[in-house]
Amino acid sequence: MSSLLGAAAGFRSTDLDVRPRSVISGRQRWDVKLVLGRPQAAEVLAAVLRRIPGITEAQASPITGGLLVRHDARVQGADVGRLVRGAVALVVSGSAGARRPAPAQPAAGAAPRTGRGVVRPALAVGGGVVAGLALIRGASLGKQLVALGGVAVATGVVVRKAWRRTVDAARDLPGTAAERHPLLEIVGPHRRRLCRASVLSVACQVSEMALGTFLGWTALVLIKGQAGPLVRFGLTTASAQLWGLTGLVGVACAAVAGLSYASNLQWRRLGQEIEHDWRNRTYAHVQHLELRHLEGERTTRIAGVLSDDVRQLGAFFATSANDLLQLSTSLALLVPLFLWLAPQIAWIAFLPIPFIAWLSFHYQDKVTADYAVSGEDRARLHSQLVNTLEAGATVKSFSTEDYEAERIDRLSAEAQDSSRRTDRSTIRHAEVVRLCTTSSMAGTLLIGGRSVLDGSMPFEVFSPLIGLPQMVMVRMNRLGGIVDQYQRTITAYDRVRRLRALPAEIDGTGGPLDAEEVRGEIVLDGVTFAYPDRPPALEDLSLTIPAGRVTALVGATGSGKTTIARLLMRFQDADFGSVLLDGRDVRDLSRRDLRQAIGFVAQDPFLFDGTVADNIRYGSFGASDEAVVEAAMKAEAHAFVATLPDGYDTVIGERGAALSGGQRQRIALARAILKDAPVVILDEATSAVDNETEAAIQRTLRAFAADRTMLIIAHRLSTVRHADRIYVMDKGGVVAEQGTHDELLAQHGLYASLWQLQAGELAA
Ligand SMILES: Nc1ncnc2c1ncn2[C@@H]1O[C@H](COP(=O)(O)OP(=O)(O)OP(=O)(O)O)[C@@H](O)[C@H]1O
Repeated sequence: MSSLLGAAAGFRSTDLDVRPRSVISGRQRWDVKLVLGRPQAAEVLAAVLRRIPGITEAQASPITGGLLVRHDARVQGADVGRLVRGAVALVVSGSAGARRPAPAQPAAGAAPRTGRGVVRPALAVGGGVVAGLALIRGASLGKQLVALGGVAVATGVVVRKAWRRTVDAARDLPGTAAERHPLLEIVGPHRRRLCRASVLSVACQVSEMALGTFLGWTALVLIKGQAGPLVRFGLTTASAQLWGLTGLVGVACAAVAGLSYASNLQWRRLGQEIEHDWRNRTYAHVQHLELRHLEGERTTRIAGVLSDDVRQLGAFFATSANDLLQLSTSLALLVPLFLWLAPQIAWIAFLPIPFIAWLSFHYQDKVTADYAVSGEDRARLHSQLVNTLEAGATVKSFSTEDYEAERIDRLSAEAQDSSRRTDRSTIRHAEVVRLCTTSSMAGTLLIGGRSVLDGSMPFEVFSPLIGLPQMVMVRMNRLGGIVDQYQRTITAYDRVRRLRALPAEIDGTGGPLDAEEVRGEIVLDGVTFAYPDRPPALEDLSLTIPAGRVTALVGATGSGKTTIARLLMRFQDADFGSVLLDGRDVRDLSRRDLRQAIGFVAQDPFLFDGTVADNIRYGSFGASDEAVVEAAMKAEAHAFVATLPDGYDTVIGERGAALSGGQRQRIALARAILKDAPVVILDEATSAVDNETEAAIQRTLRAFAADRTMLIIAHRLSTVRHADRIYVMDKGGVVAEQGTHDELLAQHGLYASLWQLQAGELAA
């Protein structure tokens, strides 16, 4: 570290700016100016933070200036800001190594990647071109060729430096292959289509330039009576030349149209394939994330990455990559053409290129943070919109429609403000590019015109060259848009990679678990567990849930009942102690096998937007219609389903919005019954149904539970009175009492007083 943290230099006071972006339990995001565009500072800051006990993860992005910090219970959420500010101050105060190394002085410990590595090849290429031409064209053109060589070298340096910077920044992203540019990472396995599309684009561009040349010759025939170059092809008269040119123009037009159609099709397909591929792979990863990460991210944020960001990856290749390639091709053709035909004006024609390239990459640096902020603002707005729409009834019941409208208005104004900032920079950049290209065109006309007038360049050479650079310069005008899209793509890529860097669930290595052979004995042995940044939900808890019996967990709210179910299903793992199923630690089992062996009805069951039958069949997709109906009968759902307009084919809307709470619970119960697992956990599964229906469910469940282990979590004691064993949980995740219903009543303790309270309420 000391090699990285050297003497202080090069930071501004604004680099100490640190602002919270989102704060949730155990995970915080911050905007840190210091790291923006400085991969090494990002690296050092993350390393400093990771050394702090209690900080479990720290990642800083030089692309967006974002810092992600995860921490455990040893660090209080309120302290993270202080720690981040301290770490930033530390990096700023002792940080030569945290700066990007200057090209000529690479920092200690950093690879010398920008200095000689960039200048050398650029100089070699530029110098080679100049020397070659000086030899061919003679020494009289020395000055112009040196100028052009300078333009080529400057362009090479700027482009290469920007390319390296993006690679360096991307290298900090977890899971990114070293030394590969993000664009190559994005293309992934679709290189063949990229090549195909590129070849077609290049061919199209060549045809377009040929078309431009033919049109220039046509003008020459009309002005001067003939075009010299055509005489060599045997077309000696003006009329023959016109006919010949008409044919050539026709062929070139057809080629441009056909090739443009084919190349656009290929680019669009490439874009779609990239989008499809990245969405599928990212979504599959999200599905396998540890639940704590899934719960730790805002759903709308993940949805945003999977829809908008992934679409951006494809969109860049569908349009902007094509534009970029066409621009490069026209330059690659025009530069030698100019050098050969009119080297005296080549340097002025191409003078704006390094400047535009520098301007574009400078602009890219400037707007990176603005893009990240505006993306974040839009995500917040989207999240609030979705939340408010979902909370329609709550909003109306509190008459807070105006309050919500104001909230959206405020967030929308913030999003508008940040978009306005990026728009201003984008438009300014595009206009400066236009100014440069127009000036260069004027310069080409003036200097070229003077050469024609003083006889140093023939008019027939100059004439076609007037139009060709214009074609390039028109494309150069699009460079602003391309850089804008490129920037959006890199920012989107950064977000996608960060999502994909979250760890997936890891399976135990203790071999498979056959659901058929599970007896269902569950033992918690000295289990302690705390959610991040919270006091322990369970503390040194030991209890046994015997196989083939009905066991109940009752007691104080927040006493850890649901947490026990979550540990058993490995949504979380115990911090200390172990959870055993048939004597095997659940951490050693395959999560899939374990969860296959457990039927679970959550406190707030989720129903999908589909039919009743689809929802009952969820997870047991091969079940017959008869089995679905039978499960619904056991869950006392059949009677109400039969009254729905389309019975089991009735669509129940998002989250089952078209059903009552009790009906939703019974569908979820039917789903768990259909799964027919050897262990069943019902977490407040019947809390929303009336007493009479619940009694009926209890009767059928008794038969269903005969050959399996059932764990019932409930507040309503009538739900559990027939259980073989009841554990009464108290605050802090400890067992206060245990026994059967009668034994617990006889103890005259917590359970007995709860029973009296509830029985009294029932009687009243
Ligand atoms: N995802 C979570 N993140 C942080 N803390 C949590 C989370 N889920 C639960 N907790 C906390 O853990 C403790 C135990 O919660 P748990 O849901 O297990 O209690 P419970 O006994 O099932 O409560 P209830 O009877 O109200 O359903 C509570 O203090 C709760 O606030």
